[in-house]
Amino acid sequence: MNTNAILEVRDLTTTVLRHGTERTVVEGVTFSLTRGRSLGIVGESGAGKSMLIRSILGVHPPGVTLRVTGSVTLDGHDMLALRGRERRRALATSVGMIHQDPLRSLNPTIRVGDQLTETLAFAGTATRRERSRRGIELMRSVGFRSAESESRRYPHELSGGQRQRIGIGAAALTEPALLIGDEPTTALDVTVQKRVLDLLHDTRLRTGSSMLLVTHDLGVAAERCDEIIVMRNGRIVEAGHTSEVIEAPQHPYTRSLLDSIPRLDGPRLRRLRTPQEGALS
Ligand SMILES: Nc1ncnc2c1ncn2[C@@H]1O[C@H](COP(=O)(O)OP(=O)(O)OP(=O)(O)O)[C@@H](O)[C@H]1O
Repeated sequence: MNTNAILEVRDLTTTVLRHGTERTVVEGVTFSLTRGRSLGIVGESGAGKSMLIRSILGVHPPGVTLRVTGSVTLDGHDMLALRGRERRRALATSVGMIHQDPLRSLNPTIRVGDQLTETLAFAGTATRRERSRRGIELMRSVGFRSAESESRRYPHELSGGQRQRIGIGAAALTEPALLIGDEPTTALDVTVQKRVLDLLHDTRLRTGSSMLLVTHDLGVAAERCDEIIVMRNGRIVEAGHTSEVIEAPQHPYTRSLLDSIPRLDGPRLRRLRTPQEGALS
């Protein structure tokens, strides 16, 4: 047992129950994430990454019942035992979630600055005036130079990259112990992707949060995470420190993912840089 774990998942198995049928989508998944560290969950579409995150958080897809067994300890909470309000409270204090497209989690009819301050109101951490000041300050901290005027825009008036900046700012607002990025840059151009990942890294340094980064892109996980697990068909096929997984992949599936990382400089580099080597700077 990892006594300094922010997240400990043991033998997690998730079965989708639907129209009288059962289908196992996550099987026997075990891993732990040490406080302050980052873990990439990598795998192709359908590997079970989203179902794993849903199972950890206890957030089931609409119209679908999930049977989740095993154990999940998140920031000291026994997540599979928590229900309703208790679970929502645990999530609100311990987890900041960044979705692929924050438009889905932003209210289209509310100005972005107000949405950020709403989150603060929900967390009950500040007066209205203080919230407004912090909202603008926060927009500045995630790269909005004209934060005062930009805070009055609606979500659809922002670019994908700007919206993701708001998404990161909102997720980090209460300085949660764990930030979870579910394909946070998949919808973005490569240059914007880099800036958003840099911001995520800086935010993590500022808040001291640990990070789970879900991505189909092994290259992104290799550059941004301390550790990696590779999933296929609901199971973990490879897990380890980033340098081990990249330099000496044990599973043929990991090798095929490595080989498919596009390179501008011809043949695949012998190895990718790891965070410890300054790839994040
Ligand atoms: N709402 C749902 N109802 C029933 N089965 C689902 C549902 N969502 C996903 N599944 C199934 O669960 C399995 C794992 O899917 P999951 O969405 O977790 O994969 P993923 O790795 O997150 O893929 P992607 O990157 O495409 O999101 C797949 O076989 C998928 O068909």
